[in-house]
Amino acid sequence: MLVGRLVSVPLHLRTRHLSRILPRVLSRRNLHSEHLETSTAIMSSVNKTAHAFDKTRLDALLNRRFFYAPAFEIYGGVAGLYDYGPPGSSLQANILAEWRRHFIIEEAMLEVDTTVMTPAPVFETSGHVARFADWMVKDTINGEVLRADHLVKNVLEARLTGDREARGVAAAPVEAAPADKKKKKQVKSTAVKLDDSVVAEYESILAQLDNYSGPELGQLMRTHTITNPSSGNPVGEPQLFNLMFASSIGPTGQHPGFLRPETAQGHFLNFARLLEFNNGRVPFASAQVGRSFRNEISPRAGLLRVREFTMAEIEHFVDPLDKSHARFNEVADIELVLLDKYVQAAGQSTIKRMTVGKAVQEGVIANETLAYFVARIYLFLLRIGIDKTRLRFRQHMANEMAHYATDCWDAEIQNSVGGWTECVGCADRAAYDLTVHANKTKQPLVVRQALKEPVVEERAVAEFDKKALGKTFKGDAGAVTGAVEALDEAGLMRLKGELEQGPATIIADGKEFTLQPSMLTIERKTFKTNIREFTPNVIEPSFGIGRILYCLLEHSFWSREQDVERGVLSLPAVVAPTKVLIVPLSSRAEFDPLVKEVSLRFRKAGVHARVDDSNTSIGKRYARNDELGTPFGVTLDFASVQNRTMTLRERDTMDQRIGSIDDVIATVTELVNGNIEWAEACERLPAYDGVQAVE
Ligand SMILES: Nc1ncnc2c1ncn2[C@@H]1O[C@H](COP(=O)(O)OP(=O)(O)OP(=O)(O)O)[C@@H](O)[C@H]1O
Repeated sequence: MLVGRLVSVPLHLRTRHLSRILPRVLSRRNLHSEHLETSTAIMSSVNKTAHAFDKTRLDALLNRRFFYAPAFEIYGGVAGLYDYGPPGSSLQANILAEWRRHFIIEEAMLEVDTTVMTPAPVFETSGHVARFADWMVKDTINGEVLRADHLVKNVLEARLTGDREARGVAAAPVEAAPADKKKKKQVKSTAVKLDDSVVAEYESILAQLDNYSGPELGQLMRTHTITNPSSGNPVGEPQLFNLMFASSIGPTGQHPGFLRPETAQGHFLNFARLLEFNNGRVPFASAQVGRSFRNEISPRAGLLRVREFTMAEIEHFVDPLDKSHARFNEVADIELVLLDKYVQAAGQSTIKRMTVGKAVQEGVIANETLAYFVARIYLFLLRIGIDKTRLRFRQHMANEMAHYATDCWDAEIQNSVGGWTECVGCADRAAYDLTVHANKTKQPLVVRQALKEPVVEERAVAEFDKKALGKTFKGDAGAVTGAVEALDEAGLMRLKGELEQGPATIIADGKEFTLQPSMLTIERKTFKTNIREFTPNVIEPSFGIGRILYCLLEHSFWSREQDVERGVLSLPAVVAPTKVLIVPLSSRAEFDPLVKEVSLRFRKAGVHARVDDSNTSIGKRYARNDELGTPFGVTLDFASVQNRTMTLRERDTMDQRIGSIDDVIATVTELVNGNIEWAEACERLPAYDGVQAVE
């Protein structure tokens, strides 16, 4: 779809709250106090919403504070591989902790931890060996490799930008990450006006880009004269490239394996054990956090497209005849921004705002369970700090979706690198995965449910003359009977009809076999059963943690001042790497016991606190921690030593309060645990005016 180019400024910066506290703060005297930041600084924080998002500044901050950096940098780096430093690792760990709380604990899911290295037959059965691939094209002269759909997207978007420039319509620029700038071959736009019909055609192509096959992408490139932007050379025909990293297990080289490209198969292969663990009942969900690997063709989008990343995946197993959800009413009134398949098919990107309840009622989202998870994903993303106005759910179009899936929605988060980017996929995968693994391994991956009333049913069954089959097919006899038994009712009746006419053929293990009428009989028989046996359907929410983390950093970033570099990451306390900064005003020995005590008490309360006892000014220490997203700071000064009082500073507003050490620790603990908001903290603790009362 047409990628949104609007660069917005964080809207969740508590400006509402700021306007309430500002007059009070500014009316105070004693603003010259050493550890009260200046009124100008406070004023500038009000102006923060006026500053446009500056990606270069954000990247400099992330690099300076070592949130993450290219892996193997001193060896020249490898595209698509990144290492996380201390704040990045903590931020990721906190996002995952909240994910575990929000999903695994609250939904009573069963957590698993399955292996990354996977034997090849698993991915042959799942379809990944044949189909987990992207289309790539090669520059016919210099051999450079490009991902075909990305090439079309970049070139057409650049032409549309050029058209807007020629028409004098401003579009906000989207900048590349500095780390990627030297590698990234940005497609330059030239101000050339296009015909209205061409603009409409480009927009329509972009709106359904995920929908094109390789040959169709090749045709698009020829029709629209798309060449390699960096060289101007023509590109060849799109070729499929499998994204899995191949390996081999053991020293013989005879057991091929792959690094998994998603964690899902590990859940499916353990289904029988998980079902037993859950007392044989569905619905239930398994959940897993782990690394996945994809050999992306040209990863040039920072954390958004990497070759090794952390995923958090849920497989919710549900009765195919009952996809209602027990907690649906809790989310039914949540309003979501939806971009459905009909709108996209029409080449538009008009959004719908709709409650989750209405979306199910009107058939926009296929069923309650899928919609429930879409809503829970939404709540999770808001809770960790994703900007609500830059989050939407896009439905997959029919061709984009795996053939077995019934419905699929992506949580897309807008950012300056990739526009609207899929960060979470949520699909109803029907019974595909369990069925293919059960067929391959002959292990029953089914639910057996006791029925209150026995059910009488008539169905076709095949009975074989095993001796005759063995004589004719020898070692293949098992595969032949298996292939017949795998036929559904209609297939069996068709085979019966064919055998009544003479010999019939059947495909087993990719080979064709001729069945003689004497080898088997197919009859309809009556069965009475007290057990219902079925393969559950799977609803799969699949989260890419790196993409979410990067978007969160963008949505949280702003600058307090234009000229001086004073970046702030307004990360919510729940995910902030450090929750409280402890700032002793002096390095004198008499401060030590108090600093130790406060630090220990925070840590005992489960609040991640760090002491900054460096020699720099208090302003600099706070500025450094604003960049790290630390939401609260407590200052210990001479009055603290005498009176056991402490000041508390809030990062976004720089508002300062004062209270006894006990009260401040208790208040911060509640703030960090999300039990109270800053406004409540302000009711508990009086504003600090720069003079500590000495009793
Ligand atoms: N190369 C990657 N780098 C970082 N995250 C990724 C990558 N590929 C997938 N993800 C994350 O894993 C999630 C689930 O994977 P899924 O297979 O649905 O992605 P996908 O449809 O292949 O993504 P895309 O079309 O962008 O390549 C995605 O929503 C995304 O957050």
